Parts: sequence; structure tokens; C-alpha cells
Amino acid sequence: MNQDQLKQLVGQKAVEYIKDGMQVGLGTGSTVKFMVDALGERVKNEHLNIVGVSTSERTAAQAKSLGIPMKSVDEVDHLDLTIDGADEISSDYQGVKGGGAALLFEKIVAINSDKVMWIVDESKIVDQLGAFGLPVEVIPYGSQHIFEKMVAKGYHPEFRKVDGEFVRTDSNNYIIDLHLNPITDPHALAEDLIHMVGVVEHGLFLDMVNTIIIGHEDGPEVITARP
Ligand SMILES: O=C[C@H](O)[C@H](O)[C@H](O)COP(=O)(O)O
Repeated sequence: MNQDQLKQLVGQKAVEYIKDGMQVGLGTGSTVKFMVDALGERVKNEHLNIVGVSTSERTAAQAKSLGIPMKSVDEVDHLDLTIDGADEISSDYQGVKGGGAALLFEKIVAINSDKVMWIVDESKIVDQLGAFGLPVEVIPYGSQHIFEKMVAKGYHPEFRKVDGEFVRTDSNNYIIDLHLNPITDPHALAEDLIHMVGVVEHGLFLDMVNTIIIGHEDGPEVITARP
């Protein structure tokens, strides 16, 4: 199986956890795209009655095109389950997210969910976080100064750009990726980053995930990280 097939496998497995009547957070990324496709099939074929809450404009557009009923995060009182991808998951089930620049909405939806599930192919499982650049969302105003402060702290920052242009998030902010490999103390780093004025959110998703589905050649592996 290639990587896309592993992503499809976990996407299809994940939607088995979605039950009638649920309000479901829909993450962002190439793995989630397969999950949303599979959810669209269930809504169409089984008349599954759910409400989706998207974490990005991309996912919202896909879900709507498949006929999945959608609400904004502020229109629901809570979410039963959020299913999202991840860029890295450590052996103690901490995560890095934001490779697709959707970390802010993803974190807002995740912290308002009763349960959080991550779906990944096996390449995302690591001993220690940090090989993947840690995304940090910053407001454009003053971002050069934040950048310099990150340099001084030894965080090895890099503005995310495509074709020489700053990548903009759905909130019109910038992303700075930190090249820290390895991240030895994720909690201390998270604490430091969130207190830097101008930082909106960072991609460390700590103590947050309940269930992880990992795509392997011989099938999906379901891990209960937290009950
Ligand atoms: O901002 C994007 C998200 O955090 C994604 O969930 C993450 O980057 C994983 O995406 P993919 O499934 O495409 O590897």
C-alpha cells in the first residue's frame, strides 16, 4: 500500500466511530480529506444524521459539496467527536499539527470536543517530536520582531512562504515554522510560545488526543491514548 492508501484506510475506519445525532469536528489535510469522503458516503447512503463543524475553508467546501450538513463552531453547544490528521505523534501521544496552516481552528474545535481522534499513516509516528518544523501562527503586525526573538531563543524560525509570498491562514495570519529537532520539553516550549506577544497559537497539541488510528500495511491499528 502506498501512503495515500494508508490515509484512505484510516479515513474509512474513523467514520465508523461517527454515530447518528453527533456533532462532529472535521479536521484538515490530505488524510482528513479521505475521511470526509467516507463520511459523505455514509450521509448519502445511510442517511446518517450528523452535523459537521469544519476547521478550515478547504474542509468546509468539501463537506458541503458532499451534502454533509454543516454549522460553524459558534452555532453548536459542544462537539461529540473531532477527527483530524497530525504531522507527528510521539510515543507518549503528544502531537504536532499545522502543516496545512489550519492549527488555530483545529485547536479551537479540538478543545471544545468531548473526544479527539487523530488519523495518520504510520510515517507520522515518532519517538520524539521535532523532525517536522513546528508551525506557529503569528499576526503579521510585528511578526519580524517575533521572528528575531525566536532566532535569539535558538528556535531556528522560518517564515512559511510559497512562491516567495507569505502563506496566509484562514484568519489571514502568517506561519513561522520552528526547526527544533528534537523538541525535548514540549510543555515548556508551548508555555513559552503562547506568551510571546503576537503569537496567536502554536502547533503543539498536548494531552489532547483520546484515540489514534494508525494506518499500517496489514490494516488500521486503533490506540486508546486517553479514555
Ligand atoms: O494544518 C493542517 C493539519 O494540522 C493537518 O491535520 C496536518 O498537517 C496533517 O495533514 P496530512 O493529513 O495532510 O498529513
